Amino acid sequence: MIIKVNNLVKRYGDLVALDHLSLEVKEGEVFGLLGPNGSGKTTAINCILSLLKYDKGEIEIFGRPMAPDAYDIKRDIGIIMQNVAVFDELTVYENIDYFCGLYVPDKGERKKLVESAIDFVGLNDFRKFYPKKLSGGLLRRLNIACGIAHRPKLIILDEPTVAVDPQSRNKILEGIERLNREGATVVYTSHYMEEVEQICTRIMILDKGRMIADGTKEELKAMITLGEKITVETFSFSKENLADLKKLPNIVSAEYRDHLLVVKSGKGQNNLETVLDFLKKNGVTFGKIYSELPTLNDVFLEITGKQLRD
Ligand SMILES: Nc1ncnc2c1ncn2[C@@H]1O[C@H](COP(=O)(O)OP(=O)(O)OP(=O)(O)O)[C@@H](O)[C@H]1O
Repeated sequence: MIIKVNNLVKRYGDLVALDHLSLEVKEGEVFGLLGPNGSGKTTAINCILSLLKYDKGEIEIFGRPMAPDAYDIKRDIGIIMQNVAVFDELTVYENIDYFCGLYVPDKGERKKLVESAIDFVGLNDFRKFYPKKLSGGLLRRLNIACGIAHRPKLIILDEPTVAVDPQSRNKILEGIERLNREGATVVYTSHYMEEVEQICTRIMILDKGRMIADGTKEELKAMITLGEKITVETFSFSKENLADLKKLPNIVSAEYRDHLLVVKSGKGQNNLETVLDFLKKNGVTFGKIYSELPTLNDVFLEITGKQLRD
């Protein structure tokens, strides 16, 4: 096991930021911690890394107890936190070299690692730039290069794509997948469900410091009753139509607003057919019609009654 957290409790005064949180991250996983702002993701990461004291619980990394002075464990971890932490007076190259040098004293070996990290995040054209001259996205990439240059076994990234342009965002996500393919275990926190779905092999959903679900994206979606959301653009749908539609088999809910009929169906094969048949039989004319599978937001909504994003 790469990370094992057992019954972690963290309070800030009266606020319980982590409420008996337990989690395990296995070797080779890209483990996603997904939750809305304030759900406790950063607090969990800071406790796991012993950067923050906690009230209760046990944390092991690489099978050993984690502690603030566990330098042998920390050497094998790459940390990329939300706030970019680089030196303004050092260039891109010098920054990466500095952080890599904390773990790799040999200059020759370090040169290769720094070059490879620069290449990895695509900062070749910017190696002599000072951080102040970099855009937000490039700065994030520099932050990542500083965290991964020493080739850690475990890489922890806390919301690395917040306020990042789409090009840098894709580069970052592709990079994480590549690091994982090359052998690193990854922990990734985000409140963007699309990112977590794209790169994570297992996802834990947090709300108010508590785990509300844990599994692969397929397992999480299988936990809820919603199987399919069908949207129909129509200008003529009466209250009677809506009441009749709701009586059909496997319909979880139906709403008609602003010329859009939204039908939520349970799991099953023939939901779209059922809705189409109904529209035809009742002489309802319609424009676009499309069906969507549940998202992780639907999982969050069904379990907590709230949207993942405010
Ligand atoms: N130093 C602190 N003192 C008091 N309360 C705090 C402190 N840090 C965080 N909190 C509170 O603890 C809860 C969890 O915050 P945390 O930053 O861990 O959440 P998060 O999921 O990482 O959110 P975000 O995505 O906004 O960073 C929130 O209610 C937050 O307001």
